[in-house]
Amino acid sequence: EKAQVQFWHAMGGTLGEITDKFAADFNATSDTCEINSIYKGNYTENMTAAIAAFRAGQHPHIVQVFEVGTATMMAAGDQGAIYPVYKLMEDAGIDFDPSAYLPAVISYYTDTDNNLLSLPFNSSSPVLWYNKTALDAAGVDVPETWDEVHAAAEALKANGVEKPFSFGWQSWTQIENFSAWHDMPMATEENGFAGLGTEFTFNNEAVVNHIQRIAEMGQDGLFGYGGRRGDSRAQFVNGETALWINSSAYYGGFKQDITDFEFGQAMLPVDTDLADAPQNSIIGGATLWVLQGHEQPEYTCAAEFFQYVSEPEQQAYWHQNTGYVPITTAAYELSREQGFYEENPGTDTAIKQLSLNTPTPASKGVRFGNFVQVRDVINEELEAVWSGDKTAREALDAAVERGNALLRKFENANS
Ligand SMILES: O=P(O)(O)OC[C@H](O)CO
Repeated sequence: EKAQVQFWHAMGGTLGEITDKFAADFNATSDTCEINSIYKGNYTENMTAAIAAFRAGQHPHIVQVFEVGTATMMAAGDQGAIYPVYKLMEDAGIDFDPSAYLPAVISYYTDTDNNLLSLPFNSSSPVLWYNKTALDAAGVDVPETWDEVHAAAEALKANGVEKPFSFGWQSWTQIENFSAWHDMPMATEENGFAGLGTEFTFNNEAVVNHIQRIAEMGQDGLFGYGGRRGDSRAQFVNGETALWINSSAYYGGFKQDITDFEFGQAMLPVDTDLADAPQNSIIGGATLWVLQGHEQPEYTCAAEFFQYVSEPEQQAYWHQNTGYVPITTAAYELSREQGFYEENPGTDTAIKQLSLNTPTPASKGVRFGNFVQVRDVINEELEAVWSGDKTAREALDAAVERGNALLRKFENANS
């Protein structure tokens, strides 16, 4: 009988189809092992389900966790709940070379000894999605600065585009990446990488001004808020919105769903009051964590599956069909050799942004305890700005205060 491995993921639509295909293709190559790929809802739902299942002793072997949950999973690892990936591979006798992975990706998921804890699978970065047809009709170029975003939104509005500008995952795109892109920390202690004592500082003038500018665009009908995750995707697909900042991983779905206009992706806009040129963006998406408490043959199976999905062929396929970045240098090279970027201009935007400059302490990423809850707080406070109930200053001060309380709670529980 084959070793059975449960793999809980949060990939819906096109992404889910490819994830399930990987499991099926891998299963077809193995006489000893079977991966059961199961969709468990969005990132938060999947993570919550896995934690509840762990408490009940009914947990899967592999769980996909978004980057926001990294500190929480690491803390769970300190309590013995996690089987670190470097150890999993070692115990399964699989030669695993972390240097094959892109530094911008892997540095997010290593411990202080540089050991890889979870497997990078779907890493993304936010990009500026644009409706080329609508921009051409309004007579404007793809904006490169925030002033140009504003001007383009005005031109689009005048040309009948209802909510010219929008975005999703607002903490990730408008605070975390906005800060990294301009080489500004959003918290002390190297954005949490250097210690649990980290405190948020994203109520600084630069971020306050940025959020206030978007609020004013909203009042002028230039920005239309559409929800916390990917909810505003529909606005872009149906043409109501022509400039949309969200994950590079919308590419696969857009290719299928957008038929009546030309779309593209470009680098995130720069705030020229803060920097002449961008620093680098930071990743999002998710990694695969392995949970303790199962049998060795099943773990060997999980390790073989990890090896399989990391191979250049699978990685290049995943990257080219989803918009997630290639997580290994070999997959990036393969995509280049295959002529993918030449044939599909803009599809290397996320990876170029991530590797634009050597990451600094302010731009290498963020690692915060209780960050799933902190993201909810930030969402609530920003929504109060978009609805006109709070100024950017009031909302960001409140978000920092409430966020810091959650950080202290995490620090106390884990030190
Ligand atoms: O849509 P994804 O998978 O790129 O994830 C976006 C954000 O990073 C989630 O926190």
